Amino acid sequence: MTTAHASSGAGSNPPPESDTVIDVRGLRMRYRDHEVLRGVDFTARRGEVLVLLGPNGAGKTTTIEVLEGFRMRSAGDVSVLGADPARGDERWRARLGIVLQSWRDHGKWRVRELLDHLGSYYAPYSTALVRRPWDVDELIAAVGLTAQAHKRVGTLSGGQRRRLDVAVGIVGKPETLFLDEPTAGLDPEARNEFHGLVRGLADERTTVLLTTHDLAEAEKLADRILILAGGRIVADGSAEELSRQVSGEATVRWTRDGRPFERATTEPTRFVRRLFEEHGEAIGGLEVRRASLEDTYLTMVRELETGNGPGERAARAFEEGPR
Ligand SMILES: Nc1ncnc2c1ncn2[C@@H]1O[C@H](COP(=O)(O)OP(=O)(O)OP(=O)(O)O)[C@@H](O)[C@H]1O
Repeated sequence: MTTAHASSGAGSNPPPESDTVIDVRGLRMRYRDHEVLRGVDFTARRGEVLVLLGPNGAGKTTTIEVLEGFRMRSAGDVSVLGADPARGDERWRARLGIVLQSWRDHGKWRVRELLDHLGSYYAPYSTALVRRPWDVDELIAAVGLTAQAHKRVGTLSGGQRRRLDVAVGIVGKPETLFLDEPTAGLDPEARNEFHGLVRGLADERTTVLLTTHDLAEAEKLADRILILAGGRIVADGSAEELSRQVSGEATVRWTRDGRPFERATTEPTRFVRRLFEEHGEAIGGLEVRRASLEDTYLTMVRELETGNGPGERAARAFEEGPR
């Protein structure tokens, strides 16, 4: 195994000028003869929200576990908050927040007691900039568990349990937060509140890396979307950038004199300008639509699986292009 930033030492702070919080290069992971990750590359900056998408079994959890220091990689250079996760010490770990895919423990504890107890571990890692842990009642309110604060963990519903998982993940005011399918089982209101919570954390410069299978959620939350397929990151960008990679065309729809029209164009802005120059006020119901993230994702993954088509070409172009 090679290591990045070997001289920086586990638990050390990244250099002050460095805005890169996660740096992954050539990450490989093999389980016996099954090579799951075949050279994963990406970076994340402070305060960015990255959403990792990919089919079941693509290696998202594996990637996150390597970054958390829970799993030893087979090869590659990985740095999180300036340290190699394989050697991260307690001080380094205190700066991370982790929400695992499933976590079933502490059933007899009451919600507030548990968070208060777990939070106490972080107090020695308080700094002038980051006061740790999070105030327990504020935290409970932020995840929407005030009414359940004195209930036993074992009696919570699935969604309430997931909210608690998130609270456990952030009680130490992490600088980097890893969430593996955090919204699985949450109702739409809880999901929406969770999105607000993540954006709030990012506004306070927390870097967030999360996995989900909910593409609408990815589009809403992500500063950048990463698609992991075939053991590599095959796309990295905003939902709009990804959509452009798969199809350069947008669909423009409008009505004129009550009649509907539709046109596919690579230059929607110029086309719409011309439309108004020619027909002015007669144009109604204007709509410009690029491929949705769902269209883009399905096209990319399908074409990668079959090994042809523009999605495959886009992925290759991405791999070959400048980072
Ligand atoms: N401890 C392990 N030993 C052997 N194989 C494993 C182990 N953990 C994961 N795998 C295999 O590695 C592959 C990637 O698994 P991983 O859980 O990382 O995928 P994922 O993208 O998170 O999937 P999902 O979307 O279903 O959660 C799968 O084929 C899985 O069976």
